[in-house]
Amino acid sequence: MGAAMPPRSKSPDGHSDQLARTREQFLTAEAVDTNQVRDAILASWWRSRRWNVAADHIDLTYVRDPDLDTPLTRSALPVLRHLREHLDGQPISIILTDPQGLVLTRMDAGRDLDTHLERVNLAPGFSYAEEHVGTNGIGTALEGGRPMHVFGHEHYAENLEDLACAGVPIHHPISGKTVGAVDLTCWRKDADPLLLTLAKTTAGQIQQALLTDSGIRELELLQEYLRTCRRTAGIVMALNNDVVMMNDNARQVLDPTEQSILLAQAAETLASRTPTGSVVVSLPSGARARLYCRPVRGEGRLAGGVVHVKLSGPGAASRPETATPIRMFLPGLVGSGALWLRGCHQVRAVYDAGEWLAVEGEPGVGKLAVVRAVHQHRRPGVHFTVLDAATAVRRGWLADAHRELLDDSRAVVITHVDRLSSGRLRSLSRLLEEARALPSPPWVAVTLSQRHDSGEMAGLLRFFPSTVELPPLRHHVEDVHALVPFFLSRLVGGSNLTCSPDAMQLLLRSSWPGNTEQLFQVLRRIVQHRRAGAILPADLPPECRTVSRRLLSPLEAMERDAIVRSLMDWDGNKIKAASALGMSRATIYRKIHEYGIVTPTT
Ligand SMILES: Nc1ncnc2c1ncn2[C@@H]1O[C@H](COP(=O)(O)OP(=O)(O)OP(=O)(O)O)[C@@H](O)[C@H]1O
Repeated sequence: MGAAMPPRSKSPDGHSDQLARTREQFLTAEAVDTNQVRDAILASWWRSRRWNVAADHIDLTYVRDPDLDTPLTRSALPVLRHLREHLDGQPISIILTDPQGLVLTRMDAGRDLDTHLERVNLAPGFSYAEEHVGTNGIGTALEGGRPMHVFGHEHYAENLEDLACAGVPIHHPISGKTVGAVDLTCWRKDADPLLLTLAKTTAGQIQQALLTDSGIRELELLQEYLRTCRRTAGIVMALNNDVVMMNDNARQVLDPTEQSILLAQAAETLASRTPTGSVVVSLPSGARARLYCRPVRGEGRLAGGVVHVKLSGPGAASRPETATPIRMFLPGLVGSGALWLRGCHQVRAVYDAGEWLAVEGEPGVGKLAVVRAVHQHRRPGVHFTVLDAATAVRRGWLADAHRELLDDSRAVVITHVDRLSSGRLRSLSRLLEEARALPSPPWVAVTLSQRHDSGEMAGLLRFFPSTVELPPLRHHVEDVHALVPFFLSRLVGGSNLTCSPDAMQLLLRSSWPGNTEQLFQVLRRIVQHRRAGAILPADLPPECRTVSRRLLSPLEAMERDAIVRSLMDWDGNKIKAASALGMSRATIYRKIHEYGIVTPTT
């Protein structure tokens, strides 16, 4: 890398004395000259302070052994190894993290830099999330959802002041979700703006590799589907989370309601622990359908399933007692709670009417999932694009939105519109105005978690005649029964992993402030250490042992986790757990109550 950048007024190079003084003033709660520090960094300092991050030392707890057998690592590692070769021994560390900032891998960058990075725990198994380390290239990029370089004294923790890092979030090319981050770290003296460009290019290459890998799995599904169509004259369908295929027979023989019932049942069966064999479903017409579901694997993982259906007449005498109740009607979604189904029906009705739609609900409730499922169900062959407004600060976002809304796509979902600045909201409204006036306008939906009352937001929502509200998971918590096997299948494919009744009880009693996404993330963490057999209560993370309805601050969450761990270590004995934590008996009782902790013996 080339020479350090010359200092400017809002110093981006992080080594000016002025910036060091500004940082110190901030840490001692003195007034800060905002001209001396970039806005994004100042905002991150404020967040770091709210997280109560220590500025004078870094002492992270080891989180866990990173799982290097994930779609992200499989796609990213070859790209990173290639970059390593390309850098030809330069002291630049290449780091890959998961979406929470947990370092998955760090490639050698020379002894001095490696030793320093070990000292500051920038190593596999430690989390560089902003909430743990404060302002840094990884955590701050993930927090802001956009590329970020952090130089020298811009770091919140002083042990990082000799470093410069450029972090870029990696988004999944199909779902748009953040799946991790790539970070390039070097000595501050070697810092160069090109570091960020290089990190962005690398993230782009990883996204491309992810796309190719997902494409291979979908190809396996298509080939198996075509093979089954050739072998059978009957009804054949194939599906996974993103794709639904149906042969002519299915379209002609089944009406749309029956198609959706069978697809829903097929998705549920494939998600269950016994996806092979047959299942019988009673259709509203009185006919019975026997589904033969076969999972399809691609690249060693579940790519979806192919289903062959046989119908029998309504008069058939022996209606099997094992007929499975129908619990969902949209492909790729499970759940039968009344509030949840009502939301799904409403989304489908608005979609069928061709009206543009706003979907509102707490983070992680499944807003995007429902819109995607309805679209795939109704117009499976039609292109579906997701634009994440949380990344709208990046350059080129509006150009992408322009292209998708006005040139390319037939169905566009813009997620997290509540995160748009007033200016971006106005620009988007202008684009929607244009899109709506097209001779054949796209179908557009937006999702939001919090409606703020700004004029700009009202201006945007004018384009969406209906808003459907999806319920938080705690309001249809019974659906955890169906979600757990569904997610486990998504996570571990064909291996035989179930949830024990005791663990299920705890999952049902949790309050899930992060909703369905939180449940998914909890299971994702569990399958990293348990891939077969039954999930037991002891496998569940502390957050599942609380029935508190309140969102805890990070500090409170840490305290809660420590108490749960201690209680587990002492078999639920509160007195021993309290003494191990140096807490009084009264305090532990109060905290157990306050945090709604479900003790291991209950
Ligand atoms: N009923 C369901 N059945 C199966 N999967 C679901 C269901 N609801 C949500 N999911 C899954 O849960 C995760 C979160 O859903 P999604 O991303 O749609 O939530 P969201 O409300 O759009 O979140 P956010 O606003 O935070 O982006 C996804 O992996 C999604 O596939």
